[in-house]
Amino acid sequence: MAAEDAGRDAATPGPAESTEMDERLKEENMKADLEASPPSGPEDLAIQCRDVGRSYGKMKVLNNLNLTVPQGRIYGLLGPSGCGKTTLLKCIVGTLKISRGHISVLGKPPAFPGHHVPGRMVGYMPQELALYSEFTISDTLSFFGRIHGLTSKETKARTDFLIDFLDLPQKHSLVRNLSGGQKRRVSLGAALLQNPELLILDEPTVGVDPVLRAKIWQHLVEIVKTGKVSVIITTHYIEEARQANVVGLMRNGHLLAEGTPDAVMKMHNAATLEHAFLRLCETSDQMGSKRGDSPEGGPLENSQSFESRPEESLPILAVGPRTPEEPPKHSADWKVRARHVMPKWRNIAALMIKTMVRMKRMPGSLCFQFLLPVIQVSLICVCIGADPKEIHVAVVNNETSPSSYSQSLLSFLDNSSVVQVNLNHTEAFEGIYNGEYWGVIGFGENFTSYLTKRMMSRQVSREVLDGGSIHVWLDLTNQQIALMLQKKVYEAFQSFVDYKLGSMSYMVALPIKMEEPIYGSQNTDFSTFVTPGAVLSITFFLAVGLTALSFVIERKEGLMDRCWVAGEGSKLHGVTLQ
Ligand SMILES: Nc1ncnc2c1ncn2[C@@H]1O[C@H](COP(=O)(O)OP(=O)(O)OP(=O)(O)O)[C@@H](O)[C@H]1O
Repeated sequence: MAAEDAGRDAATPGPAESTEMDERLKEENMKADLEASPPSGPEDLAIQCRDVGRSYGKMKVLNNLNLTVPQGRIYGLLGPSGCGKTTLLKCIVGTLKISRGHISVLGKPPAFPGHHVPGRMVGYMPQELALYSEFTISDTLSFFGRIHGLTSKETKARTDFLIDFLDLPQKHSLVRNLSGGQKRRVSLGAALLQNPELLILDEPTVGVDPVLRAKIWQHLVEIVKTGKVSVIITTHYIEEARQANVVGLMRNGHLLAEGTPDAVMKMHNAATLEHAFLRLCETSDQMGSKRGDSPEGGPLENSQSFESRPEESLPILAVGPRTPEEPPKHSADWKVRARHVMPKWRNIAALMIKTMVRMKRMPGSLCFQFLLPVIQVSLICVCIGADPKEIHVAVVNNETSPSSYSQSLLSFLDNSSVVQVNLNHTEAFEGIYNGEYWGVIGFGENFTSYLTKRMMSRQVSREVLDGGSIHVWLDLTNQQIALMLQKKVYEAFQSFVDYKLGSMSYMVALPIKMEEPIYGSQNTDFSTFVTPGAVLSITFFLAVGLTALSFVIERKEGLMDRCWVAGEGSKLHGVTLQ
């Protein structure tokens, strides 16, 4: 306790002691650098982040962040909720682009053409479960195995090992039926599957019992022993990070300290990492308040203060002031770049198999996908596909005699589809302008005599021609109805002249004969015309809709990020199937 107090006192100097404190920090940096025995050159580094910045809109989440993960070590990234750990990991695997700075992962920037990060060199376990719930454990591992290009023999061997190691239930158990902890272990298994060179684990031990947690850490310690595998792990259980080789303490989007757990604790005279972290936060707050910053402000406020003095974003402990390094230049020829953007067949196959397996496991959804178009087409046929009926048409008949030709002609109009409304000229046009009627059929007062003259005389005046004609004004905004009305008026006239003139009807009929159609029929109904278009539109929009829905769900559940990382970014991204 006394030691702790002494440490706290040492970490919280008064305003007059600021230069003294800076001096002390410098000294301690040097000491911790020695204890952390940092790697000798960039080739010994698994991850190197320099002055990294990342914002979500106006909110700055990462500020001039510097982090170094040595090759063949476990790096425990610690920090309070919302300090930007997940954002940093996403930048490292290449699912998020940084707005400033430079990141190098296994020698090259993430998503660099030809670099397998994202890809099989990296095993990524996101914070979300990111698992297909309709898959079994075996399906899940086979899916990621296919994407990583493992043979089925290799996948089987790894599946058996991981089921045993992670204490998972039978491999044919459905993911949706597993407990929360079991699901997290399957997710961890998917990250470990291909024996990656770099493991990025975002809170893998959440919801896992202490025995298995210890086993997971033991496994991580084992795999880094070869010196070929590096691990970066975030956790809320600060004390478990003592097993890490290096810890980084993060706060408000930048690293407060980086070094071995022992060095961090020793520097702050703390018995636990948690205490050390607490003191580091206090020190950082005091340094911040001396500069007039609000220590507990949101990420934006703090980030702005750090941004203004890049040297202050350097970790307090291990990494001392460094001269700015030029990021190494990497280049790739056009063939590598072209291969980088081209989708891989194995990824396409993996996605197709995934879609088929999911469909098989979701018979309800499958039925829905097939039945929905049928239901929609049926509804279209029933609701809008039938022939138009009860089309209201205004009739302006200036002939009054019941034996007039106009009355006779109107009696031939198909009353099942056309409803005749007798009106005067003004009412009829008002009605059609108001959208009450689809058309107006007008007859002059001398229609009967003028039509007779037209039929009998060789030559007639313009007035006779006009008065002996049926005048039709149509609302052509609905072409289907307008065409139907035209057809009905022609048919009515033809029936009328057949009735009046019998074999002499050819005298007034149009000299055009519509022969038997080659395809279709004379009286094609509207549903026959509408159905093919409806089927095509529904199929297209259903496919687009379901694919979009699948994208949204996969993105929300973190599956898209995980598949993106596993499938080498754009290669898989470009061909994500629904
Ligand atoms: N897609 C996003 N859009 C906007 N803001 C985001 C987004 N993702 C994260 N943030 C914000 O960025 C900040 C850092 O989030 P991040 O998930 O990186 O924190 P974290 O340290 O991983 O937290 P935890 O330990 O709780 O997972 C938070 O304030 C969060 O609200």
